[in-house]
Amino acid sequence: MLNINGLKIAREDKILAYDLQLAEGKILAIQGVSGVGKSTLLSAIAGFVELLAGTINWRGETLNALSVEERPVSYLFQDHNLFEHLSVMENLSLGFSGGAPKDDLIEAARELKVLDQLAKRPGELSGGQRQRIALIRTLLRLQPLVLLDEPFAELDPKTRHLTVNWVKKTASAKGKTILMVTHQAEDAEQLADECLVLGGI
Ligand SMILES: Nc1ncnc2c1ncn2[C@@H]1O[C@H](COP(=O)(O)OP(=O)(O)OP(=O)(O)O)[C@@H](O)[C@H]1O
Repeated sequence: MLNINGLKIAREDKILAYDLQLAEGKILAIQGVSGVGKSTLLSAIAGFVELLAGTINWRGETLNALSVEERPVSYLFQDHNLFEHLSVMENLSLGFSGGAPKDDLIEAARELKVLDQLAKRPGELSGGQRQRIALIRTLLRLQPLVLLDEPFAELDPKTRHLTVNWVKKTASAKGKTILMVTHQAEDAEQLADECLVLGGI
């Protein structure tokens, strides 16, 4: 269970407040107008944001005092966080303690139609290809709690459908708990078990 209780964060002239519970293995879609604080919530769970109040609990233990590296979190940022000086395959292999699961990474790249891109640099890829590479790395890391910020924003409808189905299948096979920011009601409907609309509907 992820349990966020009385969380308060100061942003510019306002205070953002969050309360939510999400059972393990579930997928939550987070929606709401631009600037309402969707990305801030993910950043706070990942440990990048100073909290005014509240607790973030995972499996009954508070994450508040843990550093970013210590948290059980794999985070896909809006800008894909790929390193330009590394090949796509090297980027995929980052962040796996105990060695990257090369076969799984390659199988995922094949399923998401980016197998031909692995020897290139991220800068040589299209936005949608970069997005799929970052998504593969984020989902296949060992951390159980996965945070996705607009993971399908740059994909055409057909690729989006393929990728949404891959996330659904992979999350279920690996028992991931996912919080996903999306502006697309369709993604929420296809993928999410629950939906949280920040700032009201
Ligand atoms: N690093 C930061 N420092 C201070 N204020 C910030 C920071 N990042 C975002 N903000 C502000 O916090 C508020 C929430 O921003 P956030 O990015 O969480 O919104 P969002 O709902 O994800 O928006 P979008 O849909 O446009 O991505 C906004 O008013 C924004 O200007």
